[in-house]
Amino acid sequence: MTALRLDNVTHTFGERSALDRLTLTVRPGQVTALIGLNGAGKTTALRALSGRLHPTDGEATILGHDPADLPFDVAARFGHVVDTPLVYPDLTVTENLRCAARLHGRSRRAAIPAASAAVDRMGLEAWRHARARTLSMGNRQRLGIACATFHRPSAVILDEPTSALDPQGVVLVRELVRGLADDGAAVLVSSHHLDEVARIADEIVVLHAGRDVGRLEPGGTDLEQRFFAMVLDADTRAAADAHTTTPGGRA
Ligand SMILES: Nc1ncnc2c1ncn2[C@@H]1O[C@H](COP(=O)(O)OP(=O)(O)OP(=O)(O)O)[C@@H](O)[C@H]1O
Repeated sequence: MTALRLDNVTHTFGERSALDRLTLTVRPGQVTALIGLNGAGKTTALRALSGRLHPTDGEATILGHDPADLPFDVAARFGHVVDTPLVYPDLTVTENLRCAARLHGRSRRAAIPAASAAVDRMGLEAWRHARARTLSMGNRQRLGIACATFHRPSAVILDEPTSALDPQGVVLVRELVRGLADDGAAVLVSSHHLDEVARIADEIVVLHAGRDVGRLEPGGTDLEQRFFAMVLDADTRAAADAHTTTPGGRA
């Protein structure tokens, strides 16, 4: 069963193509990483898959449903952080986590220890009474990820989950992501950090200029070199295609 799926998804912003016929599937228990240069289309793909953007063409599904119209019981099995962490700025760290617990069906009494455990799990002990709006970017990112994954969802989308994190936060998120997948979740993450994704991903999809240009073997060596070779090859092929389709460009 495919838990997360993009099927031939294309998206354009005016004249600008952001995604070009992208097809991607993530199965339960699998971590897939989307990597690519700035502007490659990673966030657009994750926004299309999380229902935050309606693609120009193609189809996205979460656990078999349209992301923009998830039935309640399916939405309850989905967690995501795309664009900005979804936290209430005027609530404290603990209050945000209790809120997440309550939204996912915990009783008022059960939410208290559950939130406290999440604070410890994400290394937020020193900030448990701080309002979310006063947190550093990295701590807000930790809190957003904790809230989005509080309910151990079956399908998870995280856009650059370690972008603002210190080395301790990177390790915490790595363990969280692997733990979710080991419990059977399908996880899709985007990142620029090849070494980091190599540690957590089962599959690495290289996106370039909105297109899937290949896969990198997470266990392989010279990941960076292979990434750049793939990108260069895609550019060379695109330039050759443009040459043959331009009037007067044919040999
Ligand atoms: N709201 C928007 N309006 C117009 N163009 C956009 C918009 N959002 C993204 N784009 C364009 O779509 C393309 C893909 O952007 P996207 O944000 O998906 O890339 P990305 O791979 O996530 O980049 P980064 O690594 O820098 O976050 C880029 O050319 C970008 O300029």
